[in-house]
Amino acid sequence: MARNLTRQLALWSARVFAAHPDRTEPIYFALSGEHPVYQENAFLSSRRIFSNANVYSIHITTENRFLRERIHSMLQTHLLSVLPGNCALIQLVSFLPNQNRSVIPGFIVQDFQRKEETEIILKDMAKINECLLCSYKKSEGADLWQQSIWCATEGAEVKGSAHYIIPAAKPAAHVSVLNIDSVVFHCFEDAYAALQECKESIPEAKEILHLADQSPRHMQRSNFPVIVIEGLDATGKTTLTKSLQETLKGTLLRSPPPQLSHWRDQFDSQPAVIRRAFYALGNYITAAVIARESEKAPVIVDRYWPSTTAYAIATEVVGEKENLPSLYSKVYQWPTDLLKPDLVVVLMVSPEERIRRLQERGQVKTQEEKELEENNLFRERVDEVYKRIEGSICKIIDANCPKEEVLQQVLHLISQYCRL
Ligand SMILES: Nc1ncnc2c1ncn2[C@@H]1O[C@H](COP(=O)(O)OP(=O)(O)O)[C@@H](O)[C@H]1O
Ligand SMILES: Cc1cn([C@H]2C[C@H](O)[C@@H](COP(=O)(O)OP(=O)(O)O)O2)c(=O)[nH]c1=O
Repeated sequence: MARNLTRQLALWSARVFAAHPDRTEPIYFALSGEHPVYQENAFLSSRRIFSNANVYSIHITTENRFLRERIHSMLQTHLLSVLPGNCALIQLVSFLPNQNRSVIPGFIVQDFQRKEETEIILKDMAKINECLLCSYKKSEGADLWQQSIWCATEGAEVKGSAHYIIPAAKPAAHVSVLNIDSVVFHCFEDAYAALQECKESIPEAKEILHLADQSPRHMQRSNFPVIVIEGLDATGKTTLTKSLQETLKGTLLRSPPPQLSHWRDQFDSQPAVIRRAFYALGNYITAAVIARESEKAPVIVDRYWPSTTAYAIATEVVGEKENLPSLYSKVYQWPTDLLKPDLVVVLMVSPEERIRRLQERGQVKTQEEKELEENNLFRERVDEVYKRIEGSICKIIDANCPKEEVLQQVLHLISQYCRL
């Protein structure tokens, strides 16, 4: 049996499972080797999943983060097309409470017609993708269910794996937070390793790794100040950075740097771990240019590490900003091996003003309008991460005012925090 699978099975019964049958709160359940005491109310939610159907779950156990996301999205498309009618697919994640990187994604399959072919399809699919398949059986008499594990690589049921399903409490930290280390990189080596994991399937990754290899490392800013401008789209970064460049007679840079621009669409459509590693390495490549340019003139940078972190976290975490990693989490700390600017200015505008500016640019997408509510939450999460990064070098300003006023506010901050 593969080593990672043996390890995961050893801890399997300690896992908590979160099923998302619809857009409401997930249903949490856990496993017990002992016959539980049945209480109707406590078991109501698991009845929603397990009664009236043959139920299976499929778990993507590979430890390669890139493959895990790829298999997950591929399985979803494939299952929806090959499973017999009257089957329902429910998103499922399992995790070890409070253990980072313990999240295993997967699905629950409910077969309301109880067809034999469903099990055959699932067993084949689990075998091809080296996934773990579980089946759920009702125990005699009571409204209790048992989970048994089918190990595809072994082609057999794992002996002694049957466990009762018991209700579990909602975890203190949101599940998505347990996976945050996969998308927020704390050093160059972590981001580099993530791209290496996928270089055989995505040849462009080799080119990014090559560019990163060629960039000098551990660079420091030089004589002139380095000022980073941050904020959501349409908050006025381009407008402000141009004015600053003119006023300070500075050099304007952006992250990702121009030599990565033509790969951006390609990496934006990859699994999150790869997309975020691309942006993270982009920062290290930009850092080398910042160091060089700050020998000659002030440097203004349009987006940098705070964007990488804010967008990675806000995309990974779902729902309210309360679900974000806690205030004191390491994810909000500047990586010690990445050039730090003198000042980061985050532009914040009200949602109404931002929409007005987007409309002026002709950029409020129909899809965006349709998902306005989720977009509002996303915007709130991005701004909240910026606030949590805020500290000695990171300042938030109200950018709802006219362009000239925004510029004056920022020049004032520069005079306070930078040596010109
Ligand atoms: N302070 C401001 N007040 C009003 N409109 C602004 C202001 N700053 C920028 N804009 C306008 O808002 C739009 C988005 O600005 P832009 O600088 O392109 O934002 P970003 O680079 O953050 O996406 C542009 O049409 C710009 O002219
Ligand atoms: C720099 C950066 C941008 N992004 C996202 C933020 C934006 O939604 C998107 C486009 O950024 P950008 O090209 O800077 O657009 P704009 O000038 O309109 O702000 O890319 C990341 O997700 N991570 C990053 O590290």
